[in-house]
Amino acid sequence: MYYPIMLKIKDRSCVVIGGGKVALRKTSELIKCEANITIISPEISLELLEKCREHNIQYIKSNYDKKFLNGAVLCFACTNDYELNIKIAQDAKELNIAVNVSDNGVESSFIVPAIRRKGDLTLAVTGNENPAASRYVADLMAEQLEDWLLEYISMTSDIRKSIKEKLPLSEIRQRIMKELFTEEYINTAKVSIYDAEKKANKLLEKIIQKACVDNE
Ligand SMILES: C[C@@]1(CC(=O)O)c2cc3[nH]c(cc4nc(cc5[nH]c(cc(n2)[C@H]1CCC(=O)O)[C@@](C)(CC(=O)O)[C@@H]5CCC(=O)O)C(CC(=O)O)=C4CCC(=O)O)c(CCC(=O)O)c3CC(=O)O
Ligand SMILES: NC(=O)C1=CN([C@@H]2O[C@H](COP(=O)(O)OP(=O)(O)OC[C@H]3O[C@@H](n4cnc5c(N)ncnc54)[C@H](O)[C@@H]3O)[C@@H](O)[C@H]2O)C=CC1
Repeated sequence: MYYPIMLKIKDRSCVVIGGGKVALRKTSELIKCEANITIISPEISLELLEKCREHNIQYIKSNYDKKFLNGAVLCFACTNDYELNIKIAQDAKELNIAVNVSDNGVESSFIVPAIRRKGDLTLAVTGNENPAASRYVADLMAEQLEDWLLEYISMTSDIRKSIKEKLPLSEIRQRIMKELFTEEYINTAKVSIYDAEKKANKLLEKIIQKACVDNE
């Protein structure tokens, strides 16, 4: 069983070994997360080279060597050499670096799920080492996320931020946030975000007023 987490890797050193199709896919997600990326490969695809130029990625035209892993937090073994990928995994583990091996789930310390980003949401799906299933389900779920729901989520995130500053009592904040995700609010948002926002503001006023009265 895998333990799913969302990593913050902005400005952290991530090393991708290999310069082919799989390296391109892994690198593309790392770029979105603003990681500090280094690619090690004797050859590199044009598309990946283009990304290196666009995104200030360090490309080292070389065969793999353990020294390239120094200081990395994540490492991706994406070469087309099965034995080498296992060696990279062993080196990384010795250095306490989390490693993903693109042709070997067993040697990996983490696997990469199918990722879809929509609005404030990030979906990550794994089919237990069945990537075609992961891709299918991730697409299916992403399609369900309609614009009105994404807008509503963004609005409620703003509300959550503002009440975190204004309301010291966590139980009251919890009550508000739970209420905003009941059928009643969701159904209103589906018809009109404007009405949902008005309704949410009324709820906030009511609860904040009551909290003030109770405090007196
Ligand atoms: C274990 C894992 C390790 C890892 O983390 O890389 C792994 C391993 C392997 N993949 C293989 C093949 C393919 N992988 C894809 C695609 C994706 N693979 C991804 C993840 C993972 N792949 C991890 C498991 C995660 C999970 O199951 O949830 C995705 C989700 C994420 C990403 O890679 O970015 C991305 C979809 C991206 C998206 O749509 O979002 C396709 C389809 C395609 O390329 O079009 C094929 C060809 C079809 C097929 O074989 O199914 C092979 C055999 C290689 C060979 O035969 O040579 C192995 C090795 C093995 O199985 O032992
Ligand atoms: N996890 C996944 O999503 C998938 C994994 N795979 C597996 O991933 C691996 C890579 O696949 P592709 O990117 O399609 O292969 P590819 O052939 O496009 O790229 C392989 C890259 O590895 C580089 N390489 C070879 N020897 C090297 C060395 N000594 N040091 C550094 N780099 C070296 C090559 O120069 C090339 O850039 C394969 O083993 C394949 O079976 C394939 C499809 C999907």
